[in-house]
Amino acid sequence: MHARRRRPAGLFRAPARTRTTRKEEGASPAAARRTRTAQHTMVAIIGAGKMGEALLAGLLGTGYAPADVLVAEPRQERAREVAELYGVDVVSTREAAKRAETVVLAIKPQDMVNLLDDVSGELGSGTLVISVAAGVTTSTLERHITDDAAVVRAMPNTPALAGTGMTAMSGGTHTTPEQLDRAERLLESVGSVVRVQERHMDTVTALSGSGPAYFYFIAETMIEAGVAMGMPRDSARTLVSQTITGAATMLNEPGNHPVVLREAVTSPGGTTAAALRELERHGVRSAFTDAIEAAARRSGELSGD
Ligand SMILES: NC(=O)C1=CN([C@@H]2O[C@H](COP(=O)(O)OP(=O)(O)OC[C@H]3O[C@@H](n4cnc5c(N)ncnc54)[C@H](O)[C@@H]3O)[C@@H](O)[C@H]2O)C=CC1
Ligand SMILES: O=C(O)[C@@H]1CCC=N1
Repeated sequence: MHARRRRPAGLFRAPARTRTTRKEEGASPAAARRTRTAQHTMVAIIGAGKMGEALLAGLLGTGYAPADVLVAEPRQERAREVAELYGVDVVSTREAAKRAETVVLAIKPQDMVNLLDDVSGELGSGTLVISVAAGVTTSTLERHITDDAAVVRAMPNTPALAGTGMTAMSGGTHTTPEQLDRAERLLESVGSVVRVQERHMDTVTALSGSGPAYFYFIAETMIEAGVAMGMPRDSARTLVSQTITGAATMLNEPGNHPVVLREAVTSPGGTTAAALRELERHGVRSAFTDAIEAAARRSGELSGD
């Protein structure tokens, strides 16, 4: 994949379609910035960190024009980087809250209450507020906007950047079915969406929100094991990442169950059985269970309630 513009200092590489579309269409960056699409309402992303960028890149890669999206980001260097890379306008947090019909809050949970208290006066009465912050409940959002605010608590994950995200969402007390549909459509532009009861959102956060990190951790460990046994790093990386992709594809087939899939790999007296015995001996299963419970507990602590 070749970048035409400077790559951001952040972790992510935007999909090629996001970066090149405007130039390939022959539009000047300024013209592209002014041209809004007919089907999308104005979206503001407040907080252009890792998740904000993943959502921004995902939206732009799936039909949103730069003119449909405003970004608010107080770190100046980061704001410049995002404006340059994606062609979006970066404005103040209050201006973003005022101008957008849908406001996505992608700041740290610990900063949420201060931010809401700062922008609540700018939000229009019909504005839909979607928070992706871990733990922060819809009741916290409502309390710090207005009691009848339309809010959605969503938990995406970073593969949103590549359009393969997994998001779970639940609405607040006053969110209408149309507003839930609007939130779902927006989040669907960066991957799959499920609606869940809010009482499950801490578990969602521990499973799919933090989940990519667990797989990267496993990938890193497997690659290093291959390198330790003499395999060139690039080859080990290719083997491991395609194995994860292949396993995910199999798991996604309807009717396939992880236990059955694992048994199919485990030949009697063979290599997989030897490996799995070591994983069980080291308590990897209970380590994962404890880790996921810890993540859910931490999400609960960040509620703001
Ligand atoms: N990183 C991930 O995989 C996921 C993160 N989340 C949630 O997304 C939120 C952001 O997380 P990250 O992107 O990882 O953190 P981050 O620290 O990379 O990004 C937060 C961004 O918000 C900006 N910010 C702070 N105050 C602001 C304000 N008043 N107005 C506008 N921008 C402001 C910061 O400068 C920073 O760029 C968190 O609430 C997290 O729980 C949710 C799902 C997955
Ligand atoms: O680590 C975190 O708190 C965020 C929420 C889910 C993934 N990253």
